[in-house]
Amino acid sequence: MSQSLLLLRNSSSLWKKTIQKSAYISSYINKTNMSPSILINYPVYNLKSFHTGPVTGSLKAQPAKKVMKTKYNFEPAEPLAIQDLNESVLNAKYAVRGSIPMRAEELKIQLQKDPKSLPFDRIINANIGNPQQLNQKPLTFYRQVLSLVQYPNLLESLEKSGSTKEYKPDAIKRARHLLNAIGGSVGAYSNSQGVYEIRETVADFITKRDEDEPAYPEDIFLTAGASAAVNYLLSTLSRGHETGVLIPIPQYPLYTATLALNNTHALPYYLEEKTGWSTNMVDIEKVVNKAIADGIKPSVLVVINPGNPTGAVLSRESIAKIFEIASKHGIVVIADEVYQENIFGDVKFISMKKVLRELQHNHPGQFDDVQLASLHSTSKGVSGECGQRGGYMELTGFRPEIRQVLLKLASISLCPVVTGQVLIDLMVSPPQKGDESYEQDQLERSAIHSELDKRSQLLYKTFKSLEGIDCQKPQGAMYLFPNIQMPFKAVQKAHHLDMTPDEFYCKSLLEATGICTVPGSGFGQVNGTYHLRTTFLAPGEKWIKDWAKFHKEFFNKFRD
Ligand SMILES: Cc1ncc(COP(=O)(O)O)c(C=O)c1O
Repeated sequence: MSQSLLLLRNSSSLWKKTIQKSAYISSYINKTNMSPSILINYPVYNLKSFHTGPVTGSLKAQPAKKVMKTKYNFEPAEPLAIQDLNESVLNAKYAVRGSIPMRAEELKIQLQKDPKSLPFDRIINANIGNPQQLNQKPLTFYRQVLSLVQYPNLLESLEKSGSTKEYKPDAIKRARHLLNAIGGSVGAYSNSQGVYEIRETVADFITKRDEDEPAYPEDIFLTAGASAAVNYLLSTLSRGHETGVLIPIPQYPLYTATLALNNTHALPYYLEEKTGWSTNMVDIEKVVNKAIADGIKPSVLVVINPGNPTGAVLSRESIAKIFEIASKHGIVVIADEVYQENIFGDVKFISMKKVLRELQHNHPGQFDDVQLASLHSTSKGVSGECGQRGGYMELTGFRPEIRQVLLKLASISLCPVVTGQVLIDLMVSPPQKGDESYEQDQLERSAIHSELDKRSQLLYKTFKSLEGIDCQKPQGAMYLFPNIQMPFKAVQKAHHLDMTPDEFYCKSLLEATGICTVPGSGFGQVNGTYHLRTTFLAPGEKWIKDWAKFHKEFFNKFRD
């Protein structure tokens, strides 16, 4: 007879009880007054081992005398140790939520308990591109449509009663269209590649964006944010130590972390800081050739455009050069274009897909076999809907059997979040001229965009005015990546504290001002240089002044 072990723990004591039959469990529940809800997730017939956390609410463990006792004569095994875990998971690093943000969380709790205990009254999370955490308002049209697809009863009653101040007719029509396309409920799984009609909307958007270079719904995979797409692509294209993936340095650490998870080499190519973090093709060729000489197949080249953390935007010529290398060596290109809407001044974003099509037109045969995966997301731009996990990838030039493998991988996760898919539809097809919501939507979009533009300039100018900081002019994305020429005494102090100098600066900044940033070492930087990444999403200007004051004091303290 199979025996099941039930462990009940409360704050004062621990009982181990043996349960021999499922029927026994019900009688046990009755006899002990134990809340059955605790067992809901553990079907009785499956119950092999069951362990609760501290007992809360109505669950009261009863005296041991009511339970059958069995004597066991084995030594209980110890719980897992860290070395029992998957080494690849242990090796993965993700600085955006690393030691400085963790310290910021501790300080946040301290402030809640004792608001006067620190020299500031709030934490400013400049460590992550998470606009709505920093009070960016969601776009009204998005939330109107989302609320209606979430609650079809409201949609039906609005369809009967007509539009209201809150819901304009185009929001109602759009919600009905999407709900029909989805099949009636956002609570149901969709197709693993994403709802076909939404993929059609995405394809139309790409076609327009790329000046009539056609895109097709069959090439679009809707994903749970761009991160899921990166995951699918790198898991599929990595063959362990046989393969390498070219990544820009500095880079968004999702890439190095995913490569670590897949046990695959990261092949860094360095962006050139002094030329505005430009991409150096000679360096890329060298990295490719060295990898081949070392017996590593360079299988993928990652391009982040606009760059995170650099904010640099690639020119058409640079993109063309990247495809030259990709075509010559059969390297898949991942174009991470999640910041394509975050462009400042007179800079223009050109998609990699568009340049690839131009090359294919102009040089028949030379670029036909280039494989490109382009990514986009609802997390950035003026949408800022990071928590809703909307994204897509467009595949160009992949053989059908490879797309099938990617589809299989996507289907293991069943489907991308359906409300995230709805948001993708809204992002790529916002209200148009003549639609009732158009004007308000445009006002909201341009307010967010110009506010970000203004603040990026203010932060940039502040950095440029400070001793020992150099910073490239922001062209796009949501970040600045200033170079801090750390005074020697500060470097020594950091080493004494067993920190990297950039980590020491970020920690000192956090503890003096509440501004949470990420040390450049989390993104990669040339040895001996020190950077940090900050977003310019936090509203207001006071935090920028606080930073300048901190920086002057830091340099006064450690100046050589
Ligand atoms: C360059 C880049 N790619 C991908 C992502 C992940 O975006 P998502 O929220 O869509 O997964 C981010 C997030 O900050 C990013 O900066």
